[in-house]
Amino acid sequence: MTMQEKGNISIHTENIFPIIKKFLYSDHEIFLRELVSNAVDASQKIKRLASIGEYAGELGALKVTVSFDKEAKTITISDAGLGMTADEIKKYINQIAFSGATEFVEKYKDKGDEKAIIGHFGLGFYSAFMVAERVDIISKSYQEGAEAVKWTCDGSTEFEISEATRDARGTDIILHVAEDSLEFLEEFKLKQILDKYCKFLPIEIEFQEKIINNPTPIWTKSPSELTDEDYLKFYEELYPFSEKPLFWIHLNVDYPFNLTGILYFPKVKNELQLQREKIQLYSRQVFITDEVKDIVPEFLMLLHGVIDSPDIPLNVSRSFLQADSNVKKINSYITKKVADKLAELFKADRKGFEEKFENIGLFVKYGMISDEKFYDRAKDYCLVQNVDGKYFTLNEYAEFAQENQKDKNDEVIYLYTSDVKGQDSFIQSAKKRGYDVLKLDSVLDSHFINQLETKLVKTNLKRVDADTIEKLIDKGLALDIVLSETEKETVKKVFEEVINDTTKVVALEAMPVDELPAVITQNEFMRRMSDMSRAGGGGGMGMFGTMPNNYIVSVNANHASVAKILQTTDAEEQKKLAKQVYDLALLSQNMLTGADLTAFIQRTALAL
Ligand SMILES: Nc1ncnc2c1ncn2[C@@H]1O[C@H](COP(=O)(O)OP(=O)(O)OP(=O)(O)O)[C@@H](O)[C@H]1O
Repeated sequence: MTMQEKGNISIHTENIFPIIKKFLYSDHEIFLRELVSNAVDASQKIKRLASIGEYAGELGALKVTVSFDKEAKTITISDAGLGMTADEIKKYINQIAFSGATEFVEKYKDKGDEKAIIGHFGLGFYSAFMVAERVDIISKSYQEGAEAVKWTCDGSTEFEISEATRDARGTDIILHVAEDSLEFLEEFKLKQILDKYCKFLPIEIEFQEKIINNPTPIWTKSPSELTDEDYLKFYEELYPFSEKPLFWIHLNVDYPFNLTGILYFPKVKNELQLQREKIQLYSRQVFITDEVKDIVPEFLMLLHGVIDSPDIPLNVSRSFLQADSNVKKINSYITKKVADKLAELFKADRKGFEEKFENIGLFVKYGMISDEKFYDRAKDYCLVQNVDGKYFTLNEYAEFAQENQKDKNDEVIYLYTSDVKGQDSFIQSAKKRGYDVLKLDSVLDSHFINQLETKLVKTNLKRVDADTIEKLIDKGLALDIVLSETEKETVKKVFEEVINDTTKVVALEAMPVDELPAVITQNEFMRRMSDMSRAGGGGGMGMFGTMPNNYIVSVNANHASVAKILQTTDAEEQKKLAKQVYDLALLSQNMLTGADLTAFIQRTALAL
C-alpha cells in the first residue's frame, strides 16, 4: 500500500504560527522541554502497556536521545516509546496539539501579561514551531503490523502524511531549525536547556553520548529508604559548591492535592546570598520554574530544594494562581510542615536547636512577622538570646523578666541592644542594676520587636540607650537631686553653651554617683519613628522624612564633676569641665568624631 495524504489542519485562525511565535518570543527554549517530555511520556506509556500485558514485545532501552546536525540544521528528539499510527498522528497531532495551540492563542492574545504565562504554559508539540520552519514526525507504533509513517508540516495549516522507514518502535521528531533560531544548533545551548528542564526526567535522556539526567531523584523515593548522606548528596547536585544545609524536610502528600519535594534549610549568614539559590518547581519531574512566589509562602522563599506537583496549575497567569484553592492549600501545608519540623527539632534536641538558631532565627522571625498562623506555632520555640549568649524561649523570658524588670506601673520592660559593642556602656549600666539585656541586632529585629509588643501583655521593649537606666525601668524610687533650682539652671546653661546643638536637649538627672557624669540617649519612640521613616516603610510616616535624630544629654547631677563646675566661678574653667564631660559621653557611644575627637585626644595627651 502506498500512502500519501495531504490535508488541512482544522483550526480557525489562518496561520497561528506567527502569532504564537511572537507571543512566546522570550521563551523559545521551552520547545525542547515540551518535546522531550512528550518523548518521556511515550516511553512511560509503553512501559505501562507492557506491565499490564497489552504489549508483549521487548521493551529494550527506553532512553530518549536528543541530537543535532549543524549542517543539515536539524534537531532530533528520538524515543522508543509507544509510537503513533497515521490515524493517531492525525488525531493527536493535528487535532489535539493544534487545538491546544488555538485555544492558547484565543485565550491569551488580548491579555497584556504574557510574561506571566510564558514558561508556565506547556504548549506541547506545537511549541516546536517556535524554532523550526518545518517539523517532521517519523513514527512507528508498537501495535502489531504497524507501518512507519512520516508527517511533515511547515507550521501553516497544511500537513502531509506519507510512508516512511523506521525499524524500531518509537518516534523521531525532526526540527528543521528556522534561520532566526540557529542559536539552538549549538551544543552548549542545547546542553544548557536540557540541564535546566530535563535534569530529573524519569527516563534517561542521552545527549552527545552521555546521559544528562538523574531519572530517580530522591524526592520520588520514600524517606524510609533514604539516609542523611542521600539528602546531602542531592543538595550538592542541586546547588553545586554550596555550604551544607542545616536540615531538611521531605514533603509527601497525596490528598487533597499531590505534592512531593524536599525543602532544605540553608545556612543563612547574610542577606545578600539569599536569593541566589532558589526552590525549584517541578511537575512530574519536569522543571517548570524557580519563580515559586505564590506557591511557597514568602518567608519560606529563603529555603532551598524542590517541589514537585502535578496539581499546581502551570498554564495560567499569576493572578489566577493566587486565587487557586490548591495553591492556597499547598501554601498552608508547607507552612505547617516547616513549623512542625522546627517544633520537632526543638523538642528532640534543645541544645542543637540553640546552636542552629543563628541560622534558623531568620526564617522563624520572618515567618512570625508575616504569618499569624506561623506565629502561633512558632512562639513556643522561637528563641531570644541575651548579651551573655544565653537562649530563652519567649515564655521563659517572660517569666524571667517578670521577676525583676517590672516598673512602678506593673509593666514588664525587656531591655535590648541593637549593637552590643556600640552600646556597651549602657549594657554595663543595666547589668550593674541586675537587669538582663537581649541581643536583637539583625535586620529583621526591629519588625520582630514591634510584633512582640503587639503580642505580649503589659510588656514593653526598650533599647538600652533609649534613656538612663533609672528611667528605662522606672521603679518609682527616684534619687534626690542634691542641687538647688538655681544650681541646676547654672549647670544646664553651661552645658547648653558648650554643646551648642539644637538636636540635643540637656537635662539634669539624679543618678547614682558611680554612673557616668553624662549619658546621651535617644527616646525609644522617636528613634523608631525616624528609623521607620528612613527605611521608607511604615506607611504614612513620610512626614518624619526629614526628621533629624534628637538626643537627650542627661547630666548626672550627683556626679562629682557637677559639683566641681559649681565650685568655680571661672566661666572658662566651667566650660572646660562641661566639655570634657560631654565628650566622654559622646566617646562612650562612638559619637565623638572629627575635630572634636582630635581635640579630645590632644587635650588628654597633654594632661598625661
Ligand atoms: N513522541 C511522541 N510519541 C507518541 N505520542 C506523542 C509524542 N509526542 C506527542 N504525542 C501525542 O500527541 C499528543 C499531543 O501532544 P502535545 O504535546 O501537543 O500535548 P500533550 O502532551 O497532550 O499536552 P501538553 O500540552 O501538556 O504537552 C500527545 O498527547 C500524545 O498522544
